[in-house]
Amino acid sequence: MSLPETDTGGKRFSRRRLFGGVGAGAVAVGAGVVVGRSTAPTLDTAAAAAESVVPFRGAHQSGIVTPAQDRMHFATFDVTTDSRDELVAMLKKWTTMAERLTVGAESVPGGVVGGGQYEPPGDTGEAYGLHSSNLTLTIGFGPSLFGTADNDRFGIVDRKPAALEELPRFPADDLDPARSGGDIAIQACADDPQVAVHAIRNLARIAFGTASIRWSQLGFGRTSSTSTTQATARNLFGFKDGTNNIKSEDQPSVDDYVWANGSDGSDWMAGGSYLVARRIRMKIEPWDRAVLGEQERVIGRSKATGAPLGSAAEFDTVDLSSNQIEKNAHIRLASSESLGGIKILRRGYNFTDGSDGFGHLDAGLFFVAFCRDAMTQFVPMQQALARKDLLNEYISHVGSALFACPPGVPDGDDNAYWGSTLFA
Ligand SMILES: C=CC1=C(C)c2cc3[nH]c(cc4nc(cc5[nH]c(cc1n2)c(C)c5CCC(=O)O)C(CCC(=O)O)=C4C)c(C)c3C=C
Ligand SMILES: [Fe+2]
Repeated sequence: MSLPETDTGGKRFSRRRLFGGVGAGAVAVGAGVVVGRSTAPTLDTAAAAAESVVPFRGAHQSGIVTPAQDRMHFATFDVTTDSRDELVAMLKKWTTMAERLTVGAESVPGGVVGGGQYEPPGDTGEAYGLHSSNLTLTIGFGPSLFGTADNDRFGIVDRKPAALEELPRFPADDLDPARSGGDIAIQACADDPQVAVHAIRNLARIAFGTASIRWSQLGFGRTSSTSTTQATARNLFGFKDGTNNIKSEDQPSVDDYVWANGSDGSDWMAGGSYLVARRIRMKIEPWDRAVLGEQERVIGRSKATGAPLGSAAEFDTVDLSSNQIEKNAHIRLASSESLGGIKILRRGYNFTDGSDGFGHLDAGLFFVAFCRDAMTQFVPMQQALARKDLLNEYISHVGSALFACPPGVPDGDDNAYWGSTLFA
């Protein structure tokens, strides 16, 4: 693998290796400075450090079937240049930086203090000495990046996949344009929020003059498990969420429902996936006043165990012939059985962004799903839910976006970069 190199004698250093001799509970930052952090893992052993790196390169981008980390910082960008060369140059710089960040290196060699007293530091510094914390960085291209026949600013209008149409407006959508869309998205997931925020901040910083942040969202407490090795976490309604999700170990389902392939119509997307993001506000206060029976009736599962109503255990097969699961219960309407076999990979996070000025929490689910084709998977699923889901009384979709996430940057190919299959 082409690891990023520092400017220290051509040796390969990660941020962790640089500080590998520091004992548990403390991290050396620069000459003579030692700080402790309670929220991040400590630099105790090289083995622990190695375990916290998710490979950046591969056939597919990481951050999709990667076991969902605990935190997310998601940002979308508007491209502010009309120059294809400038856009490609930025994607190349982003790729190099992203690969460095995922191994825990500074965003540029010597970035924090190595530039000396008379330069703004090349790395903002807040992750200096922290683990990479399973950081994954996943890029996606929105429909607007591809332009139109009248304004084909990057010469890619003919390469826009049919699966990348703007999402339709669904019943009861209450979308805020300032929290929707974007030419490019970057999803940063990590087990330390500071690592995820640092990554987005530094990527945004080097995009100056080429792209600027349109909107961003912080997420905590994954609301989906994407691996059988993970326990099911709970969403802000207190229910286990992700029980019946596609799991990365289920290779046939991942191939059928997550990865696009060449025969789907866009060669450059083979090995990629489509990311749907929906900021879903949860009406916490009315929900908290609803009795337990109503809450379970809405979802169709037991709040305590996550078992389908009428069954004993969380992973029991959902029996939709049982009249214990209401006609319009969430899990009935969203099930592949009710939708002619459709499935999606869910990878969302909880959010709370303070309160709304009317005494209500601005909280909810930042819903993220990956699909092989959002038009034939997410869209019919959301259409069914938007029309009839009992959950609709308690939620409101306030942000929306769709992105085509290209395949991964292949191992050993120094010319490849984020999106190189699109701009080839
Ligand atoms: C369009 C897709 C979906 C949206 C939007 C969505 C929003 C949403 N979901 C919950 C809580 C739960 N969802 C659960 C299951 C579930 N949800 C979807 C899809 C969407 N959810 C699917 C495909 C499934 C699986 C259905 C099945 O086959 O059984 C569950 C149950 C546990 C689980 O299986 O994950 C909960 C709980 C909320 C709160 C929400 C919006 C805020
Ligand atoms: Fe759901």
